[in-house]
Amino acid sequence: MSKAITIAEAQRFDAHTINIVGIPAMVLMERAALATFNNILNDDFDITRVVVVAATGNNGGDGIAVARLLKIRGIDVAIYLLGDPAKATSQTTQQLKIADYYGIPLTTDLNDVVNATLIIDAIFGVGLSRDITGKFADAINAINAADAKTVSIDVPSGINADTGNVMGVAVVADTTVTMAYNKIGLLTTTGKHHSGTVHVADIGIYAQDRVEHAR
Ligand SMILES: NC(=O)C1=CN([C@@H]2O[C@H](COP(=O)(O)OP(=O)(O)OC[C@H]3O[C@@H](n4cnc5c(N)ncnc54)[C@H](O)[C@@H]3O)[C@@H](O)[C@H]2O)[C@H](O)CC1
Ligand SMILES: [K+]
Repeated sequence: MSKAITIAEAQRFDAHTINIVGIPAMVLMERAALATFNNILNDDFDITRVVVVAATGNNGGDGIAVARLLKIRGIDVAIYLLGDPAKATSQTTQQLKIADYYGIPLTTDLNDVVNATLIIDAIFGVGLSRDITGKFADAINAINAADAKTVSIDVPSGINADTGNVMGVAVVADTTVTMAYNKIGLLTTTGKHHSGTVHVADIGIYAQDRVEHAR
């Protein structure tokens, strides 16, 4: 079985890759998006109408970048944005700007989520820190009520990636594309139920430096 890591490890390995190795955070986000995009295209999903449900953390940024990759392929895609864009992380702010350049529509209508043929869940990843309420909970309930298949990015939103517990409400995904390593919470009974098929994507973040291989 492949290695699984905690939230703290995921955050530490990310920070090491960015700050010590020197790979820019935006490059990692683009690799996370490309990995998710390739998994979507290689699977058997109906991509007639795709909706990316994104919040303003970096998990949302991954999803907004996936929306752009789909749009460039001519796929009908919209973004349902949760949270205050003025508070988005710098990478997610940049992804929103790029999405705007490509004319990707933003929707505030949950019916668009319910009527999608494929939903990309980019609400929360390893940054989830409290129970989900309000509009975030409404969006997750709409995702779970939709007939569409759902692909979660990194972690099914609402699942605590350490414990596998549902933080109020959580997406039940068909597929989860998780970055760098699996997360320990996705191996619990509840975590497995919510993640569906898990694909681990190599985005250039490693637990140990691979300098010895590079010499
Ligand atoms: N860091 C990297 O280089 C990479 C990260 N990747 C992806 O980014 C996420 C982790 O991003 P982060 O910004 O740390 O956290 P989240 O996007 O998961 O969410 C944080 C955001 O949400 C707020 N929040 C937390 N809980 C709640 C709640 N219950 N209700 C409302 N809001 C909540 C919190 O305050 C923050 O503002 C990781 O999972 C990857 O998907 C890339 O993969 C590339 C590398
Ligand atoms: K997610």
